[in-house]
Amino acid sequence: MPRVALIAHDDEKPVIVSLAREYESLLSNFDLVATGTTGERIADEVGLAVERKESGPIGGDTQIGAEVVEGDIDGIVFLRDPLTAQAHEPDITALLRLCDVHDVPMATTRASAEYLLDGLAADVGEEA
Ligand SMILES: O=C(CO)COP(=O)(O)O
Repeated sequence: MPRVALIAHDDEKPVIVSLAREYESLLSNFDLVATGTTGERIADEVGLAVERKESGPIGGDTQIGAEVVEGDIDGIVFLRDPLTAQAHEPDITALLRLCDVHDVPMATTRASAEYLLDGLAADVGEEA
């Protein structure tokens, strides 16, 4: 079962909730992990089971980065707010970098997230 991380900055949380709702049946077959508040929103508003790390600003991105290093993450949807500076920008940059280093697919827009999730689901289908 693919392990997928879901992360969104505050302005993008409605987008990731709407994406999770649209992709609910597909995502219910994935092992989901999320930063704290994103995971809470998805669990509460969509009803999906999500493992929750700390909130991004206090280390959640870094916890997910550690899983990338361990080879545990198959894909990440990370909807960043492109218009607001984040206090934990170094953590965000580190997560992007680790995905580059370990060739983990990361989608940073809703449109690319749809391709990523469809692609992971197709991989599962081929393995079956
Ligand atoms: O800040 C984040 C990612 O950089 C997201 O954290 P939350 O999901 O806890 O809001």
